[in-house]
Amino acid sequence: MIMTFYKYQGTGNDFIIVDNRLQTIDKKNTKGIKELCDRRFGIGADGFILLENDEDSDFRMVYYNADGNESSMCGNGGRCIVAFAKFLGIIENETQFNAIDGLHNAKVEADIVHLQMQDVLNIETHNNHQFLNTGSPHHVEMVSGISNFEVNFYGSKIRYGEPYNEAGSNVNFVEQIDTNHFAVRTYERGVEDETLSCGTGVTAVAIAMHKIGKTESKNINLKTQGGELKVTFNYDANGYHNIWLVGPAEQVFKGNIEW
Ligand SMILES: N[C@@H](CCC[C@H](N)C(=O)O)C(=O)O
Repeated sequence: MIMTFYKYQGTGNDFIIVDNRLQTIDKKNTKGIKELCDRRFGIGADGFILLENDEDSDFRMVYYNADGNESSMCGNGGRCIVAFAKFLGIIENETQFNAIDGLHNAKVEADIVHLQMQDVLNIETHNNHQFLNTGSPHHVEMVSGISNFEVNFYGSKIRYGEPYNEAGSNVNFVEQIDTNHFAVRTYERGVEDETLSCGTGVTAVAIAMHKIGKTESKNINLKTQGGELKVTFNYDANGYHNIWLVGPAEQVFKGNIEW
């Protein structure tokens, strides 16, 4: 079968996106999805995303990591699929769509996509790290000298170590730049590598930094290897609500591939 695909990127986190409203894609083809994401033998991407019809909202997002397995929520992928839905004419500038972690509101302003994330009510604070779920699980750890930090070495050790083990966690290393500005580098589970940016990761970092008192701001800028993102939220005794991840999403190219 010839499959038409679109390549998108959001702050350098890149995805192959396919319109699967006609249900033509074999969703159990783990090996095939992994091959498509391979940067030498395939198209190359951090993840593979299907846009499907949904009974309760404008569309459904189905997300696979580069290893070919379906995974939990992808924030940058969520921003990219909103731009794709607008490109296809499914939505105008505002939408509500379904993903594995539930309904998400989003809006588009030029090339900037605002994506509402699920509320975060539980944050584990440990001596040198925090753990929280922003749609995907995230370990957050502050480091010094982040630009020279060995993200893959330490990230993979933490991701496969106790208490995460095989199921794993994404691992974010953070350094404060200013009162409300943090540099972040992320080792992503399922890609098993550092990616240039992680949307659920920077969301976790913003909330964790507020929770441990590194910032009082509820409007936080995150510098990733692939560009700048913003996270805003409200906070009360129960936790973090009305969380928005904001940043660019761009279509890079379109192609056809035998699959
Ligand atoms: N790149 C994503 C996160 C994708 C999911 C993650 N790799 C996992 O399996 O937990 C993002 O932008 O949030």
